[in-house]
Amino acid sequence: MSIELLSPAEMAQADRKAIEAGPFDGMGLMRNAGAAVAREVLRRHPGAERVHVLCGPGNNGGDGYVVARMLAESGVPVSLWASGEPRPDSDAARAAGECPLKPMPLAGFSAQAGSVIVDALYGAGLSRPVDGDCARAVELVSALGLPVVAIDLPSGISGESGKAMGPAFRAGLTVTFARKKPGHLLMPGREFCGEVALADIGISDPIIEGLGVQTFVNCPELWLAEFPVPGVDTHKYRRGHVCAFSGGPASTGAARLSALAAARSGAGAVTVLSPGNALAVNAMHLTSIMLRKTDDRDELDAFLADRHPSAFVLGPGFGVGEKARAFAMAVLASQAGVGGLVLDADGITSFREAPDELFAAAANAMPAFVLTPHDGEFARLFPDLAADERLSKPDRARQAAARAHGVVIAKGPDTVIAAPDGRAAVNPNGAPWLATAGSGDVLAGLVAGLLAQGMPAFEAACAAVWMHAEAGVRFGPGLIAEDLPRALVPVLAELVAMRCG
Ligand SMILES: NC(=O)C1=CN([C@@H]2O[C@H](COP(=O)(O)OP(=O)(O)OC[C@H]3O[C@@H](n4cnc5c(N)ncnc54)[C@H](OP(=O)(O)O)[C@@H]3O)[C@@H](O)[C@H]2O)[C@@H](O)CC1
Ligand SMILES: [K+]
Repeated sequence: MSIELLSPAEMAQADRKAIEAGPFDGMGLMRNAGAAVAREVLRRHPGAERVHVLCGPGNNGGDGYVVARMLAESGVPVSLWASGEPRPDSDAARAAGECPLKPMPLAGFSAQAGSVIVDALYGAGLSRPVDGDCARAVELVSALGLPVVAIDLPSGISGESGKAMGPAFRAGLTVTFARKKPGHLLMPGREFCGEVALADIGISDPIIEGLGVQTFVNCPELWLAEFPVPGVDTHKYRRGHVCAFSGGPASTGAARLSALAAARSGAGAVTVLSPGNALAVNAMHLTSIMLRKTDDRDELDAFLADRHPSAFVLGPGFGVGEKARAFAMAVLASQAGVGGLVLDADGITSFREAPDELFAAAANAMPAFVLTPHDGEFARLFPDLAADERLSKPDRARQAAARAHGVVIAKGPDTVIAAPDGRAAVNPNGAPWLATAGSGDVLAGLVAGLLAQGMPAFEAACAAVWMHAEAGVRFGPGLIAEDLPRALVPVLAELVAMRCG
């Protein structure tokens, strides 16, 4: 698998293990890294009038010296600038020694239109905000609008969290090594990196596999093996029965969007559970989806005992308050074989005063529990984690999942899915078109649909997030939530083909 996301510490460990295992020593890895970057610069910018290579004092700078040497050997006009001397006897110092160009002090950096910048100031070792000469270089390059190729990471962007630590280069291309880092996918890092190219520098797959990495790119490889494909002998209830709780007469649409998405995901049967006073409104808009009056706990319990549903969506358009809390607790307490509860929107907000009550119920529950908060909802349930600026988004979601005893889908342009066991996945294919009313209701329904078909909760959440984003990206401008269930069809068809192929 090449879907692991390595933290800077894990990457340093991979470097060490690769050096121990051979055949490359640190210098060999650095030469491979520099060669990969030089190749990309030549390929992408064949007409560059001059390449300015900006080197920092660490190994990122070391890669830069290799790039400068190789480009100069290829006949490219190169200017070399350094922010400081590499540590004596380091690989970076050796790379500088092999480079025939004499670096100029970064304090005097200037460049002209037609030039390309190679950013080798800081990579995995960024330890504080970029300032001084480096910050001035970032400003100048940005003012001139010069194309930037970043080595490993754009200087100023944290590889761990994707946060911009002060000024940062905006790269058109970032060349990274062995595996991507979380900062390549997390915002705003994803935007600062531009396209990310992955280069093999001689760190083998078994070395990465031995690291015990817990953070992944959310892509089909992560969950396809668990993706439900019905057998030929199935019947509708074996494909799972999803229920979506509807709000009152003026807010029924959200539950129907969830219901429709659950149906599209492959659930065999879907029921909207509606207050009596909203039955008529719901009935007017439902065809294949069933409808049942559910006004109170007794009616819900009767339904549970009577129909043995497999998964629930609670929250979209439901209203905040005691009824949401009671219904969520009833589903979590159910011993009737319910496979999962997806708590979204108003369902989440209803527990703002008493999140621990909810988490305690989830800890003892048979149904899998999935929470789908956007940032505001996340802060209502986990105010301390939301306020902790030191946490990356995956670490925040991981801690929330452990506390909630459920899978957390922390939504946003860089949605993160985390499980109580510490696994986290960062979604790479989010698109601005998905930021539209009702989009979250569709996502909640999709998760429930996959849970109902027996997919484990973390994998179901990851698959739903990816499919939702993929459908949105393919549809593109003009997308409204009503389009999403239909837009899922070609995505589903491809997944089923991949799964069966
Ligand atoms: N064999 C290997 O390991 C391989 C590694 N590879 C490459 O190495 C890179 C990682 O190298 P690295 O660990 O030396 O870190 P790097 O990013 O160069 O920075 C560290 C230096 O910068 C300094 N510094 C940090 N922030 C600063 C700031 N804001 N302002 C000023 N100074 C700042 C920091 O100072 P300190 O924090 O120690 O005070 C230290 O001196 C990695 O990204 C990849 O490109 C590849 O060649 C493959 C083989
Ligand atoms: K860099």
